[in-house]
Amino acid sequence: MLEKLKQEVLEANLMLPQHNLVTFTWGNVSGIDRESKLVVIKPSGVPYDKLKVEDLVVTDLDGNIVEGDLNPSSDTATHLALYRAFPEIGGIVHTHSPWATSWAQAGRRIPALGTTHADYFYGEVPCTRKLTEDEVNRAYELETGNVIIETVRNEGIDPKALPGILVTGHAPFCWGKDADNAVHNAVVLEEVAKMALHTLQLNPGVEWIDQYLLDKHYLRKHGANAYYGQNKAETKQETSN
Ligand SMILES: O=C(CO)[C@@H](O)[C@H](O)COP(=O)(O)O
Repeated sequence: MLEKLKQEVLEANLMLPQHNLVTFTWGNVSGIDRESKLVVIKPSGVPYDKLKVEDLVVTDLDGNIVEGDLNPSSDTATHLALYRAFPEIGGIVHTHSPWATSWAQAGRRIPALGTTHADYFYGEVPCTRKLTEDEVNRAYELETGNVIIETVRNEGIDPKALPGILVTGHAPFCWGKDADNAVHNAVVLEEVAKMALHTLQLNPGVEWIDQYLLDKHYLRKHGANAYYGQNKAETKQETSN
C-alpha cells in the first residue's frame, strides 16, 4: 500500500544525513496520504544507511499501526498531532540540526534578518513555550505537538507561510506540502539559523529586514503572482524602466 508515498518518505529520510541535518539515528520524516488519512513514517532507531522502504511504518491518524513490522518513530505522536491540526501540510520533518537546535535550546525566535530567510519564512521563526513537567511525564510527544499547535494558533501563524518552528529546549520541526518539501524547508531553516547567529555576532544591533523587502522576497516565490523559477505568472518582474 501507498508505495509511491513510501518511496517519497524513504528518499526524504535519506536526505537528512545527505544534508548534514542529523547525527546517528536522530531525526525523522513522515508523509501523509490525505485521501486515505494514512501516514508513512520512519521506524524508530534504524540507522539511515540501513533504512529500506519495507522498514517504513504506516499508521492512521490515531497512531494505530496499519502496516509495518518495526516500531514507528518515537516522535510519531507529534507528527500525527500536526497532521490532525493542519490539513494543509503533507510532510513533516524533525531534526536536531545544530544551528536551529541552538536557537531552540536558547528559547529564542529566529529573526528575519535577510532575504534568504524571507524566501522561505514569512517572518520570524517562532519558538514554543517550555513543556510543563506534567506534559512531559504524561504524554511527551503528543504534548510536543500540542505546544506547536498552541503557538501557531495563538500567534495567528499561517503554517504554509511559516513552515517551521522551534520547540524550546528541544529542536526544530518543519513541514511542507510533502515530505521532500518539508526537508527542503528544514535545510533552509538550518542555513538561516546559522546566518542569523553570525549576523548578530557581527552586528548585535542589526534590525530585521524591512517589511517591503520581506514581502518582495516571500511573495515573488510563494504569492499569487510569483515569478521565481519557471512560473508563468501574469505579472512579470520589472526588467526595464
Ligand atoms: O527528538 C529526538 C531525540 O531527542 C528524535 O530525533 C530521535 O532521535 C529520533 O528518534 P526516532 O525517530 O529514531 O525514534
